[in-house]
Amino acid sequence: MRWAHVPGVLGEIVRRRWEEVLPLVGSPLPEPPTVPSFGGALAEPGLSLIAEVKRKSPSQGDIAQLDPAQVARQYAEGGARAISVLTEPHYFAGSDQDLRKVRGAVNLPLLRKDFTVHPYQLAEARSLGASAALLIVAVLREETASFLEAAHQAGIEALVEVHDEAELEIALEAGATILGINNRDLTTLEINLETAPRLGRLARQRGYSGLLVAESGYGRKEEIVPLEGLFDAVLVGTSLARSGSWRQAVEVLMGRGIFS
Ligand SMILES: O=C(O)c1ccccc1NCC(=O)[C@H](O)[C@H](O)COP(=O)(O)O
Repeated sequence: MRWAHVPGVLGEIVRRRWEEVLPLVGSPLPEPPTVPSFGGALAEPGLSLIAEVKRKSPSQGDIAQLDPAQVARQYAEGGARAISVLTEPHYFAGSDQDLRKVRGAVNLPLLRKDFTVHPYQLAEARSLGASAALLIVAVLREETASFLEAAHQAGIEALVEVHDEAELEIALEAGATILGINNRDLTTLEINLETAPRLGRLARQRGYSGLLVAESGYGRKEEIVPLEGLFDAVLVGTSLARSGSWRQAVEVLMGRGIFS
């Protein structure tokens, strides 16, 4: 069975995604709109925030009932430099329509946060108005390089996500230029905020000179501040999405608000 090697809830998600994507492969897609550069936004001076539109997750259950366009607009007003939109329907209650709505609401680069298991999804993401798509090394393993090439062919940037040393080696070997380090183990769902700094330093020691993104588990400014200097960006979902006052939550988290 395809993706049988992927354990835990992550395995359940990607095998279900595979079954859903296969019948769509080859369907014609609308002409992609012009979109801003994801990497360009993350490379701006200081630590960039990628703020995530997230309704639900396997680790948290229900997070927030939200209007993706309204939330994205407030994230942008608060100073987020990119927006991540979860489009997986069953475990995250997301949809492609969410991405379309967010595309219509803000001019920031969008990350389609989905579980990429077929190159068709990369063309689909680009067609929906995403600037970047997610490639998870725990899923793609040695196929990461060919998916990176497929992303290039589809004209979309790729956030290549790792969680341990072995995955980091695969990502570096594959030629990732936007490297995400997830504090969340997607098999056990446990979070350890020391993972991103540890692997971030290791990536730099190994000569990696691309963009570095710290992902998952951040909820307080004190947790974000130590990332500056090593990371280019931080990706935050749950704590922002559940705040209910999204612009202010971004300002406070990034230390730019009147309450920070
Ligand atoms: O969030 C989960 O529980 C989860 C479970 C299994 C696979 C992926 C999952 N999340 C995707 C993400 O990477 C996060 O949405 C993202 O990094 C933001 O994390 P957080 O700020 O902790 O919501």
